[in-house]
Amino acid sequence: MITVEGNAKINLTLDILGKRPDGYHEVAMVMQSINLHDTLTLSKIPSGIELTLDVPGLEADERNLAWRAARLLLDGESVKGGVRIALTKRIPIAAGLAGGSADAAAVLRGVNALYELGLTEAELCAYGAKLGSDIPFTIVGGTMLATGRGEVLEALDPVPPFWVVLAKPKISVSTAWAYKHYDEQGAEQHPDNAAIIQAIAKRDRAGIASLLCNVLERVTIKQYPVIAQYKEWMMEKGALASMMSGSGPTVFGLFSAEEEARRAAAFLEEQTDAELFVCQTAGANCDTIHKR
Ligand SMILES: C[C@@](CO)(OP(=O)(O)O)[C@H](O)COP(=O)(O)OP(=O)(O)OC[C@H]1O[C@@H](n2ccc(N)nc2=O)[C@H](O)[C@@H]1O
Ligand SMILES: Nc1ncnc2c1ncn2[C@@H]1O[C@H](COP(=O)(O)OP(=O)(O)O)[C@@H](O)[C@H]1O
Repeated sequence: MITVEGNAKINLTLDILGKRPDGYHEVAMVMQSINLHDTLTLSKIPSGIELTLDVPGLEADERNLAWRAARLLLDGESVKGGVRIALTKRIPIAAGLAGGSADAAAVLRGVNALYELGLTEAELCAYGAKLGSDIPFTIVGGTMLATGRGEVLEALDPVPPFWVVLAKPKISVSTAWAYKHYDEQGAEQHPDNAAIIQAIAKRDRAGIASLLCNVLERVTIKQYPVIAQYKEWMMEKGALASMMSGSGPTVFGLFSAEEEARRAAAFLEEQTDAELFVCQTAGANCDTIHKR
């Protein structure tokens, strides 16, 4: 039996450079893992895929990214055997935190270990990219510049550690919807990725905080103005910076101290009906598989 944790992510930046012939958007984003995670327990079965889940509202069949990742890898590597997956979900769904991608990534890493397939991280990423643009990042984790449609990764220096407060309003945003509306609305301001990469290398927390920028934020805020209010509250309560993650609607705040982060989360919990999490930035995934 193998237990794998799939970490969520936040986007420190998200830029859209244009639309591609395949319908996807060319992006340039600084992605950061956080230690809010789903937990997946994998064990061998003679054949097929058995998935169990501990939350309502998510299918436990071939529509689930965890299931699809298992099928893809078992078939792709001609594995004689199947897998039972027990998924404990903590990452909110359709929240801009790549929860589904994190589950798929954990299954790819877990099946590779369970069946001793010996695939490299790059080979797992190639499988992951077939299922979703964010999956390669969730396989590798840490701090990365993601380009292409999000699947081309360049490792950056790890960020200096931050406490992260996540506020997920009771709204779900579809990624495809956000990109489509971006095409109609465009951006007022683009991130300066070169500058934030330099600030990360210098471990300059204030610099990093001042350079957060996500071109999808305006699109989602237009539809759900409450996101702007959440950002204001994060800042009032001492965040170094606050922004929407990915296509939203989750708002994150970066804090230097745990106490401040917990105070801000408690305030937002009182003021709103959002789901609140206090977590931390996380490093690369390499050693998060536990064998029993
Ligand atoms: C916006 C981001 C930022 O990290 O994250 P989320 O908000 O989903 O977490 C990602 O680009 C999301 O990646 P992911 O969720 O894996 O997207 P995919 O499954 O590959 O694509 C879903 C849909 O989003 C659109 N899409 C996605 C990625 C991209 N570079 N261009 C696109 O236009 C396409 O309409 C596609 O059909
Ligand atoms: N294991 C999974 N966890 C979450 N969502 C999943 C999963 N499998 C499939 N999905 C589908 O993927 C969509 C995007 O989910 P998610 O990855 O949580 O959001 P986001 O792309 O905003 O980060 C959901 O609407 C859901 O229907």
